[in-house]
Amino acid sequence: MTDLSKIRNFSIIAHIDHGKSTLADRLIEFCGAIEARDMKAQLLDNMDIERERGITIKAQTVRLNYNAKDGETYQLNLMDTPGHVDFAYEVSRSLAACEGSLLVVDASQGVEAQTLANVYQALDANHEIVPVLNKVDLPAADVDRVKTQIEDVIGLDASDAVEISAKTGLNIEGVLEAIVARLPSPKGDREAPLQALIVDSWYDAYLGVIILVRVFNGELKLGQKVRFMATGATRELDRVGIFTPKKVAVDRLGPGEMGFVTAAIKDIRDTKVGDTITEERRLAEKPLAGFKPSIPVVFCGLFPADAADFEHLRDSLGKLALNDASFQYETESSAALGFGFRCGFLGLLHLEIIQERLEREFDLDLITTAPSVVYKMFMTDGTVLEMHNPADMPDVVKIDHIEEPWIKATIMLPDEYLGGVLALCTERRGIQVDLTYVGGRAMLVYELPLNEVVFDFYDRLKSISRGYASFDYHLEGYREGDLVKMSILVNAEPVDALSMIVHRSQAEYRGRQLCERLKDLIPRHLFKIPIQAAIGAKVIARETIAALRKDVLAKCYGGDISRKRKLLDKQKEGKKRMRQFGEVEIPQSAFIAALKMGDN
Ligand SMILES: Nc1nc2c(ncn2[C@@H]2O[C@H](COP(=O)(O)OP(=O)(O)OP(=O)(O)O)[C@@H](O)[C@H]2O)c(=O)[nH]1
Repeated sequence: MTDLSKIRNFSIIAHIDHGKSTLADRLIEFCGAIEARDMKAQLLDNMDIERERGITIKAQTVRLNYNAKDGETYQLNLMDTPGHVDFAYEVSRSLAACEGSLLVVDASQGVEAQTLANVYQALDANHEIVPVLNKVDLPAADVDRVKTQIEDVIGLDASDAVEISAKTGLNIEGVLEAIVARLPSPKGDREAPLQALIVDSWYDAYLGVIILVRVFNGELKLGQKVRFMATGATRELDRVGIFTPKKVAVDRLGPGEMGFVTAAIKDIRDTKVGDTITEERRLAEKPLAGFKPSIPVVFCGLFPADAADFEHLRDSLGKLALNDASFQYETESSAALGFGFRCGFLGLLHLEIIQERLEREFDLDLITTAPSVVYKMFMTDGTVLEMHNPADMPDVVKIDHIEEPWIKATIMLPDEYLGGVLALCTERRGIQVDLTYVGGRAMLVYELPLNEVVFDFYDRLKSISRGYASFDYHLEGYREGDLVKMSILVNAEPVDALSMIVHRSQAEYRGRQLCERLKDLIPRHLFKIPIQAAIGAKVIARETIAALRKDVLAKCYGGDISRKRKLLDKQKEGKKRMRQFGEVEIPQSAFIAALKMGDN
């Protein structure tokens, strides 16, 4: 049994690419948890896509044993956290399981938007924070400037920041000593009734649902009958273990410790993340303060390109949902695309990752409809509806007003790009809250409607700032907006997959852009095809795809003009008929391409 004073639970927080995973690998290696030859680069990121994209999605934990310079052996529990803004929620739950954080800052880049966002979350969780300056091996590293930045921007004392290179392994021991000396040990009572926090859970084909836990009071033991306080379900624990990072069985987990349990659970929905596990025989009085459930904020339709793949898509979504409780889906049908699913995501990156996994791991060809946020419809009869799909827009005369979600965004960038970024934020209906300069960079705070961000905001921001701007946001709440449904009509038929909710001031611009794109994306037919964007019955933008001309004039080469006219008139009649009966074929790729708005 490890004495509480010899335990340290910590997370590593950082902006993307500042070296969090590399440092985690080094710590694991230094503590000898795994042999160097077993070491795959970036052990903690265990999904292929994560490794390829170099981003961390699922929170993971590792127990390390560290023989400190004071002669004692410490149990260090490292909780990995995802770095991307879409997964801020997963960061907060990882933080709730620890007492301290290592704040990794790239010494050549300095403080970025997500450094700030994560550090504020850690401070909210009452963490003790040790600043770590990474990449000091780089010629561009400027340790003093970044220390000043940490002090000025974040308000943390950086005088004893640990200077390291995770890549070369320089001063990794310095990090471990700082963890032991500067982070607090957990508190807890072994004799008290069991309270263990469910930090995460995922489905494993062999073991069923694996639950990642942090014990606060009491003990988790093999064979123990436990109760999940939120759902009231009871189970017997059939496995208790830790990650080293390999799974290793232990017979119990005491206060302050982290590890995993299994209990023959098939559905991860039965194990609510943030719930408290207690002992059936001796119930805890109350659950631990959990965390708010993650709510999907971006919705879109996913349709199989080949209708015959519908069942396969359903199975695949079911499998993905087993490991990702924040991902939601339900069936949907569209006149243009047939049967598919309406899916909810934490953000755009989450959407992209799911889409990519479906295509890659499940070999599916998909059509994605325009991403949409959740609108609140206040109806004239006093009811409030939540709308996830523009196709469900109620009759406008029954709507009193509509509210849309707003975010507060922090953008950090070198000031030469400020003009362009300010223009982008204004164009997206942004309201400037703050503009300050810190250590040679501008820090912009804006309120923005999420609707304007889900399309291509990141892409635009990146291209305007040549990749130097960093961005982070959180939801602020709902505000009333002058929002309308814009429909797209191709040959007078509404294409529901392309309809979207837009702000009235943006409708014409978006409509025109979409029509122009579709004009290039839909192949010519034998008849003329009008493409229109409309709000209700009012057309706000229009393009026409010219008809393919049969080469009728070739016949009268050199002939007189009246004969030509006659032939052309005849052809026009033929076209009319075709327009009446004909069907326009829209290539699948057009849907996706048309929706990639903005970057012309
Ligand atoms: N030169 C140098 N490069 C480093 C150092 N540490 C990490 N890197 C490199 O920086 C890049 C990003 O490192 P990661 O460890 O993947 O960063 P991360 O913060 O885990 O990124 P996410 O998982 O996406 O949040 C990789 O190419 C690393 O090889 C360092 O000390 N020096």
